[in-house]
Amino acid sequence: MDPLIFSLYVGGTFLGSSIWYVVHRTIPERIDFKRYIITKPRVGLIPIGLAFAVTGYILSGSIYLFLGSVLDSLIAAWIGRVYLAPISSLSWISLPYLLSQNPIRKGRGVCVGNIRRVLKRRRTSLPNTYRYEWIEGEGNLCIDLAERKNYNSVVLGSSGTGKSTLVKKLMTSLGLPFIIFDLHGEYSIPSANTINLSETGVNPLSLFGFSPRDRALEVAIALKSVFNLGHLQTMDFFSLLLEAYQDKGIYEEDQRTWSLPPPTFKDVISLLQKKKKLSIRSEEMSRLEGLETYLRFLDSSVFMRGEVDMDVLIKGSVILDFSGLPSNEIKYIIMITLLNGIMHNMYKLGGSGLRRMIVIDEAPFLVSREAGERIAERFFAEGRKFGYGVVLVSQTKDGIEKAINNSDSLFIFNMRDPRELEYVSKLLGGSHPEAFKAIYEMLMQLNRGELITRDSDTDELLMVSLN
Ligand SMILES: Nc1ncnc2c1ncn2[C@@H]1O[C@H](COP(=O)(O)OP(=O)(O)OP(=O)(O)O)[C@@H](O)[C@H]1O
Repeated sequence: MDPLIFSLYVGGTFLGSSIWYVVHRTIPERIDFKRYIITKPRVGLIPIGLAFAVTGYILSGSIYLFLGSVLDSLIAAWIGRVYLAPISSLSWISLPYLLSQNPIRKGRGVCVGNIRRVLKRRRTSLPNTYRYEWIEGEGNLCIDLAERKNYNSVVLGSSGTGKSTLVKKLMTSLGLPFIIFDLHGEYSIPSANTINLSETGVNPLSLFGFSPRDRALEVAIALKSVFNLGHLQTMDFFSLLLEAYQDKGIYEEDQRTWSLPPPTFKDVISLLQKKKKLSIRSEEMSRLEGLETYLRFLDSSVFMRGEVDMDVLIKGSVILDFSGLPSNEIKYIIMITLLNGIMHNMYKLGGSGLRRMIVIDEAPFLVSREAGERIAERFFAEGRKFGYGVVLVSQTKDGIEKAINNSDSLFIFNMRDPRELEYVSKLLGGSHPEAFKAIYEMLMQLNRGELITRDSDTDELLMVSLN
């Protein structure tokens, strides 16, 4: 190689790197070539860059400078910013600068917001020290749930920060049927069918295709969760429910009987009263009376007002409005019942590929108690196999830490509680104190409709504003 050209190359690269360092006071940690693979080039920019390259060649007559300019033009096209195209005339001098730029993302899947900032790790001039800074970002945040390791997501943020807005955007754009468990009646999506659960009942003792033993156990655990029962009372409920199924001719061993009409809580109370009449020991009597108190509490007319049409629930897009139900205990039992019905259908239909979304708003209400935790864990663990994606929405991490660790997508809105801020900053920033600080500060500054999430392609943290 011509020594003059070689020194131009070395000098140019040095000059370009120095300009970068003077501007940013840090050194880019590495050139991430993966981002060029995941980014679509803006082909229209190539001729503009090449025009500058040719002009440079005509003026300098150097093929090496020309090659540097061609390389610059291609990189500028991949970065996708028009104002970078003329820079290619600087050939090798501008190469380090161009390599340090963030390409505009290709955006696969459903685009829900604009990328405002990207968290970058930079090496400082001191050995083994890094600085984290939020640099300007460009492009759309697009989510391709189908491509992810699992289809589970968690949306966290204080009240009124934009969580349900994101969920609505996702649900309406994914083009998949969805079920939203809406505790406060906040969701309204024109394309979805809203079921007001205070008008349409559900029988918690429906089998949904499960065996009477499985259902009796699930319901007993739900009652345990709701009323904080001890083991003994839970087992008593289990036996009583099993007996109530048998009273209706539904037997564990005979699967044909599983489709018979199930008992209701009223039937269980009648059974209990019969048992009370037969009981001779006062200890047994007081145990049965204890159970009766709970059953009477649950013997709400809500459970009697017909049945949610499982077909509608399974096939279409549905918002389940829990806001009109009289107590949290009844809400909880209906929630568990419907989730069991959905789960049964999931097992029955099988299948693969993302085909249905379930959104649980105010997720700690469900998962902070045993019955809800069990069913949420099953959906989280097995959902992908059956094409079900679960979105948990919460104002707090409390009670859903396990789900956060097991979900592939996290969307974090502004959080006010320092404890929450600390948890999330540690979760996203790892052990590096500088990363922790950068994330903590950004989380506090987020406005309504702004969130932080991890780019599934580059693993970078992005600050995004919903569009
Ligand atoms: N990007 C945005 N720009 C402007 N306003 C927004 C944006 N995103 C959401 N909002 C508005 O902020 C308000 C609260 O949003 P949203 O209901 O989504 O919050 P939330 O986190 O779900 O609240 P909560 O926890 O109380 O249910 C709504 O009125 C919504 O229209």
